[in-house]
Amino acid sequence: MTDAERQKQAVGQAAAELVRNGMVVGLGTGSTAKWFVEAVAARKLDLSCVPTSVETAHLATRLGLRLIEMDAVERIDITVDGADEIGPDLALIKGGGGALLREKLVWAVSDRCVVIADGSKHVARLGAFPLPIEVVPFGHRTTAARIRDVLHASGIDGPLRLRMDGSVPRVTDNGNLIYDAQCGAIDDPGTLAARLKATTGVVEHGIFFGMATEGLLGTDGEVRRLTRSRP
Ligand SMILES: O=C(CO)[C@H](O)[C@H](O)COP(=O)(O)O
Repeated sequence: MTDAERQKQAVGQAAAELVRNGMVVGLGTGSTAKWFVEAVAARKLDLSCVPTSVETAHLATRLGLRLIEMDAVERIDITVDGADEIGPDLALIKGGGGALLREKLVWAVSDRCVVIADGSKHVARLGAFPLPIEVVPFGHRTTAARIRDVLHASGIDGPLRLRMDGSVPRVTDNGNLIYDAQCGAIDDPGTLAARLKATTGVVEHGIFFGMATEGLLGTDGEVRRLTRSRP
């Protein structure tokens, strides 16, 4: 196992210890969240779980976790999920795995949102990882043109690429498409998030700003707890 994988395992297991019997739990998506799902299933607690993707739903079902519909709950006690970048004040880029929309819907109703990651994901400034933006398929090229304008207005000139699966566009669990924006550096994630959200045709973007309540970061030999300085 690589060092990074060991760190993912450690943070997944540490996060599983935060879960209590009877809780409603949001299950994240990706290779780090997978460690959490496995560790929480191994605890054999009585839980109701809301998965953030079809992939995670399959994994959780295979491991014997009880799934419930998102609309069957008003609040989720705790959600644990990975990230592609963790910046200052727990601002995140998510969606590398394409599950950003369901992830954000689940995070939005969670009392506790715990982001887990190996140490390589911790950055001084967001933006090296391409920012995923989910758009409706109808007229997506015209939406992409509006996204480019928004990025330019934020001083970002990097390429914007339609995510592909080989020769065809990648379709999300929600039937949408994803554009990845090479931002380089995102100086003001809150403003960019608001501008993207207001763009016609954009369903959601991968900036998770002010959403994570805490983080668990893998380092060599220990799990470091990250907190937010602003509420
Ligand atoms: O946001 C995500 C999926 O949409 C993932 O949490 C993110 O891509 C991190 O994945 P991994 O743990 O495999 O590095």
